[in-house]
Amino acid sequence: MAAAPAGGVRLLHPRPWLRNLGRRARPLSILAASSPIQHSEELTTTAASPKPPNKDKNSPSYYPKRGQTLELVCESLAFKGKGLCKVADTGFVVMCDRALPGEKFIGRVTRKKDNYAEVKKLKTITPHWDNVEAPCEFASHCGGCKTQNLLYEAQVRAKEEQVRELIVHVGKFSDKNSEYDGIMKPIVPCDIQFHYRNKMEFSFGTKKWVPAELLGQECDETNEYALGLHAPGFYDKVLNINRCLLQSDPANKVLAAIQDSWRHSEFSLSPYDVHSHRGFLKHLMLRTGRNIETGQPELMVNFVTSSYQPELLKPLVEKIAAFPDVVSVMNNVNTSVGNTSVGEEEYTLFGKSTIMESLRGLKFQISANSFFQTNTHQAEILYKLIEDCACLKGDGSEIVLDLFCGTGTIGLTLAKRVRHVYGFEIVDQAISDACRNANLNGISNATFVQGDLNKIGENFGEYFPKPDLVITDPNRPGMHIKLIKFLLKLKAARIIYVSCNPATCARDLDYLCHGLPEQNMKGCYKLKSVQPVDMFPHTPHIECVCLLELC
Ligand SMILES: C[S@@+](CC[C@H](N)C(=O)[O-])C[C@H]1O[C@@H](n2cnc3c(N)ncnc32)[C@H](O)[C@@H]1O
Repeated sequence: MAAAPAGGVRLLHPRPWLRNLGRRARPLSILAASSPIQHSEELTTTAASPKPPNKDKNSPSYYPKRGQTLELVCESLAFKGKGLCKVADTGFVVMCDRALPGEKFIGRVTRKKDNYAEVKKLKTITPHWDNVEAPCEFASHCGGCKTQNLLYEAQVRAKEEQVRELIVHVGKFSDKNSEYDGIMKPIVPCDIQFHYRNKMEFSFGTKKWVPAELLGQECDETNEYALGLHAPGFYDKVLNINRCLLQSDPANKVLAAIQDSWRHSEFSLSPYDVHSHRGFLKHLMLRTGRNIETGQPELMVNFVTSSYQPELLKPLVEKIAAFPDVVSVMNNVNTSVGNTSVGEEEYTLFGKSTIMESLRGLKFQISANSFFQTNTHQAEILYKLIEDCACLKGDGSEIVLDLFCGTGTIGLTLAKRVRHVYGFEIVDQAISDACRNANLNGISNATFVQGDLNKIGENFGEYFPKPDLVITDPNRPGMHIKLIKFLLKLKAARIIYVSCNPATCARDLDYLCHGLPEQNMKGCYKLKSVQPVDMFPHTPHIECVCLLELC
C-alpha cells in the first residue's frame, strides 16, 4: 500500500465525477486601488459534476434524450442542494432541483451535460423520507427555501454528508485513514430555524409571476405589479410575497404595510421595468439590527430607486416611520440599467443612516450596503468556533492576518488578545466600516486595507509582519491560485479557512495540504479539523470552519 504524503491523509483513487472544479481565465472587472495587488486571471469554479455514465455491457452508451420523461428515485442531496438520482439499470446520473432523498418522481430531461443530465420534476409518485409540511406557503415556488419540507434533522444530515464527500473526493483526504474521523466534526445545527435572517432583499416588478402549476387558479394575476422574490432563475419575474418566514417579525410587519399601500394610485409609484428601463422602484431591502442598550430590534428600510425623487417616497416613508422598530429609512439611487441594490448615491429619508448589532461582545454599526453575517445568532456560534480554532496565547504577542475581512468582524473579535490584526478586503465601504467598528470598540491594533486578493503581487508579504495566524474567509469561488501560492510560501503556523462553499474549500485545502504538483509546489499544511455549521436552514448553503497547521 502506498504511504500517505506528509501534508495530510490522501485518497488514492479519487472519484472522477467530483474532480471537475476548474479554473478558467476571465477578464478582470475590478482593479485594485492599493499598491500590493497586481493583475492576474480571475478564479471561477463550476459545481461538482456527477459520475460519468456507466459503460458496462448492460448500458454501453446510455444517454437520455432531451424532453424524455423518466421515473426516478432521489438518492441524496448533492452540491447546491440538488437531488442526485440514477436511471435504473444504467447508473446514469441525473440531477433534479427540489427532489429530496427517497422521493420517487417523474422527471423530464431539460439539459444534457457532459456526463449527466438535469431533469425537471413533473410529479411526485411517493414523497421523500422525512417529509414535513412546509410552513411557508411560498416555499415550493420561491428560490430561497428549497428544503423546507424536509425534516430539519435530515437537512443537516444531508449537509454534513455533502461536506464529507467533498473533503474526500475533491480535497483528496482519505476516509480510510484513522485520522479522518477525528478531522471531520459533526455539523453544528442552527437552533433557530425561522426568522434568522437579518437582511432580506425584495424586488419590485411590473408583473406578478404565477408558477405554472397555479396558472388558471384564482391567483392568476400576471398583469399586476409585484413586490417579492425573483422566480428561480429569472431576473425579470417576481413572485409576489407579503411575508418571508426567514426574516424577523418586525421586518415582516413593515413588508406587509408596504405591500398594503405601494400600489395605491395616490402614491403614484411605479416599479422599474427591467426590459424598458422605465419606472422608479427597484428593490426593497430590510435589515434588522439591535439596540445595544435596550436589546430591542432596530430596523432599516432601504428603497433602491432608479432616480432621486424623495417627494414620491414621502407618503410611504411616513407610513413606515410610524413603526416603533423602524429607526432608519434609506434611499439608494441606482441610475444604471443593472439590477444591483447598491446605489451610486445614498440618502437618509428618516432617522439614522446605520443600525447597530452586537457580536461576541463587540458593537457593530451596519450601513445599508455593509456586509454583515446574515444570521446573527449563528454568527455568534461561528465566531466562537473560529476563536476556539485560533487557540491564541492571549499574551498580546501574535499577529493575525484576516483575509477577505469584510467589515472586520472576525479580526476585531480577536484583536484584544493579539498584537495586531491586518485585514484585507476588496470593498471600499467595508474597509471604512471596519475602521469605524474598530474605533467604536476602542480597538487600535487593527489595520484594514482595501485591495483585490485575486491580484496580489510578489511584494504582498511586505505589507505586514509574518503572521502567526491567517484567517481566510473568501466568497464562493474560494481563493485565487496566487493567494494559495503566497500562503504556501508564507508558512504561517496556522490557517483557519472559513468557507461558504465546501467544494472550493475542499479544492483549496487539497492545494494547501497536498501542493500544486503541476506548479512544482509542495503542500505544507496538515488538515486538523473540518467543522460544518448550518447558518441557513432550509437552503442548500453550508458554512465550514477548517483548521490547518504547518507540518
Ligand atoms: C464571506 S465574506 C467574509 C466577510 C468577513 N470575513 C465576515 O465574516 O464578515 C467574503 C468577503 O470577501 C470580499 N472579497 C470578495 N472578493 C475579494 C477579493 N478578490 N479580494 C478581496 N476581498 C474580496 C467580499 O467583499 C466579502 O466581504
